[in-house]
Amino acid sequence: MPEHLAFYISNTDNKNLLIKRIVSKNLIGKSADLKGAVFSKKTLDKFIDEEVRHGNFNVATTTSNSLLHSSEGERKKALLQHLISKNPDYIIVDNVFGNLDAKAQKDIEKTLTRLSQNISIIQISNRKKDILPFIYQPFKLENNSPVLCKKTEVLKNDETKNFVPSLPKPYTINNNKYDSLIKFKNVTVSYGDRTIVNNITWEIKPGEFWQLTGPNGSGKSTLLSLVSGDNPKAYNQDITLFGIKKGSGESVWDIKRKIGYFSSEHLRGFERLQAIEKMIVSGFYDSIGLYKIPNERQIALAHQWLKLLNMYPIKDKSFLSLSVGHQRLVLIARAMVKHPPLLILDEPTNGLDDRDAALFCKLVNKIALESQTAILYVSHRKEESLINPDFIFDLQPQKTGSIGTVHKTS
Ligand SMILES: Nc1ncnc2c1ncn2[C@@H]1O[C@H](COP(=O)(O)OP(=O)(O)OP(=O)(O)O)[C@@H](O)[C@H]1O
Repeated sequence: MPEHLAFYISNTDNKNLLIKRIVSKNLIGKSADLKGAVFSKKTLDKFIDEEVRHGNFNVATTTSNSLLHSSEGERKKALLQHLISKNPDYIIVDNVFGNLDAKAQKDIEKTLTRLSQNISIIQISNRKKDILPFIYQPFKLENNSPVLCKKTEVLKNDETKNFVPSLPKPYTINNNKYDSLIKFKNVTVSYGDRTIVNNITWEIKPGEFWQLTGPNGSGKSTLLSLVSGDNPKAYNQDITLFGIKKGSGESVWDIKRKIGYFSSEHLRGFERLQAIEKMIVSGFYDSIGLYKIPNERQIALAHQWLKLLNMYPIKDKSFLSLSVGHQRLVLIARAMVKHPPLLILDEPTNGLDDRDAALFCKLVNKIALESQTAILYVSHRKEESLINPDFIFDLQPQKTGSIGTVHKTS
C-alpha cells in the first residue's frame, strides 16, 4: 500500500521550497526513478501560457473550451485528470480544493481516495479542514523541516488587537445618492451557441451585503465581468450601473472608479517594490503605483487605515515583504480608502491559511457593519468567521443557461 503525506502549512512557510524539496526527493526519500506530478497553480499557469504563446492545447476540458476560456473550477478539474492520465508514481496536490464547488470537492476527494490505492499522494494544504481523510497524521513545518502536527491543531487567529479602532471615514462625503447600484433586467449571455446565464434579473442597493453562489462554470465570473465593465457582452442588455444605463455613453473608467475590486487571481499588477503606506495612498488615485503627491488629509486617512490593520509601525516596509494574508488586508484598505459604493470580493480567501482567512473575514465584517459600501462576495468556501450576508444570489445551471434565485438570509 503506497504511503501518503500531508503538509499543513501557513502563509509564512516557503511553499515553493517545500515542493522543490519533495520533487528533488531529499525530503521524503523517494527513489529517484519514480515519476511525480505536481498539481498546483504554477503548473496550471504553465499550461495556460503554452496555450497562449505556442498554441499547444494539451489539457482537455469537459466543455472543450481552452483552459484560458474555462472557469477556475473547470481548469482545476481538467488539470487533475490530465496529470492522472500520465500515470505518475506519486502526485503532489497543492490547494486541491480551492475554487471548487461542493460537488467537485467531493468528486476530487473520491478520485484521490481511489488513486491512493495505487500511488502516493502528497498533499499541501493551508486549511486544516481540507486534509484528505485517508491521511491520518499531517506534518507542519518548523524552520522548513517537517514535524508531526496534532490532528486538533489549527492555526488560531491570535491577533486580537486587530481592527479595534472604528473604520476610517470617507475622504469626501459622497453626494451621489444612488437608489440602486446594479440593476440587471432579463440579462442573457451566450458564448457561441451555448447560453451561460439566462434571463437574470437582479438588483443591488447601497450598503447591502450580497453573496454570489453557484457551482463551477455557472457564470459567476461572467456576471462580475458585466458589472466591472470588461465584458463587451454587457452591451445590448438591460443593465443599469450606478444609475446609468449601460451603453448610454458612460466610460468604463467611470464605472471602475465606483468599484473596489479584489480577486485572489489578479495580484500580478502589484508586484512592484512599493512601501505599504504608498500602496494604501495610491487607492485615492485608481493607480497601482503612486505618481501624484498626496495631500495631508489623504495621508492622515491612510495612517488611520494602517493603525486599524496594526501595520502603522511597518508602514515604510515593502508591500512584497508582507505575508500573503497581510498583503490582502493592505489591498482591501487600498480599495476602501475612498469608500466606493461597491466592493467586489472574488474568492478572496483562496490560498489563505486558517489564521489569515479568519483575519480577512474580520475586516470584511467590519466593512459590512460600519460603512455604506455594498459588498458582493463570491466564494465556494463557507468561512466560519464571516458574518451572514443580507442576501444570496444563487446561480443554478440548466440546459438553457443558469438561472438566478435571490435568498434573503435573515
Ligand atoms: N470567453 C469564453 N468563451 C467561451 N466560453 C467561456 C468564455 N468565458 C467563460 N466561458 C464559459 O462560461 C462558463 C461560465 O464561466 P464562469 O467563469 O463565469 O463560471 P464561474 O461560475 O465563475 O465558475 P468557477 O466557480 O469555476 O470560477 C464556463 O463554462 C466557461 O467555460
